[in-house]
Amino acid sequence: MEISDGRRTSEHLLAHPGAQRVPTPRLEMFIVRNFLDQAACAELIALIEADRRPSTIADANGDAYFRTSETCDLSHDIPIVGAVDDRLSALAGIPTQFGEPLQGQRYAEGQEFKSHTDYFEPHGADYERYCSVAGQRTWTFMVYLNAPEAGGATRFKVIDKTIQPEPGKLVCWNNRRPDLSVNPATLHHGMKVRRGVKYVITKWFRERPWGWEPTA
Ligand SMILES: O=C(O)CCC(=O)C(=O)O
Ligand SMILES: [Fe+2]
Repeated sequence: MEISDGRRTSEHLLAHPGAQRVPTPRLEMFIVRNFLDQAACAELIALIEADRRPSTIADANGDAYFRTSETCDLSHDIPIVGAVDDRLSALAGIPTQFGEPLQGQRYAEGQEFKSHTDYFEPHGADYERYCSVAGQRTWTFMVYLNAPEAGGATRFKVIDKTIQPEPGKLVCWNNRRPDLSVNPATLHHGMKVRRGVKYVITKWFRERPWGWEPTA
C-alpha cells in the first residue's frame, strides 16, 4: 500500500522561491504570497458563486453556528481547477491521488468557522467513517482568493499567529508532528467576516490515495 506521510513536504516548500516558514517550533507552517494571480482568483470565485451549498463538519458538536459558511466542490476536470490542483500537489511534493478534491469556501458577512483542527480525532466517533479508506489528513493547503473589506482572518491561537487574507496568498501546515501524532497546536479559527465576502480554496492531503484518478 502506497503511503504519503507528509514528512518531506517541508523540504519541498523550502525549495520553493517565495515560501516563508512561519517561525514557531510547534508546527510546520508556511506562507506563499501571490501563489495565484488575480485572473485565477477571479475565475475560482466565479465557480464558487455559481455552485455553493451549506458547509458541513465531521464530528458534529451540536453548535449550529460552528461553521456557517458555504462550500463548493471544485472538479479537477474544469481547466482552472485542474491547473491549480496540480500546482498545489507539486508545491506539496505529494502526488495528486493523495488529495481530497479541491473545495471552495464562501463566507458572507457574519459567517465564520470556529476554532477547530483539520485532522480527524483518532479516537473520535467519526474516525472510521472519514478515514477508513484514505487515512488521516496530513497537510492542509489553503489559498485566499480575495481580501474581505473587514474581518475574515485565520487565527491560530496556540501559536498566537493571525493570518490576514490577501488575494492569492497561500498558507499551509502539517496537521501532524514529526512522530506522526496529530498536532493540537494547529487549532485555527476562520474568524467572522465583518464586511464584504471572503473566498478561499482548501486542499487536504491524506495518508493513502483518495480513490479517484484525475482524468488529465
Ligand atoms: O477560512 C479560513 O480562514 C479557515 C478555513 C478552514 O479552517 C477550513 O476550511 O478548514
Ligand atoms: Fe480548518
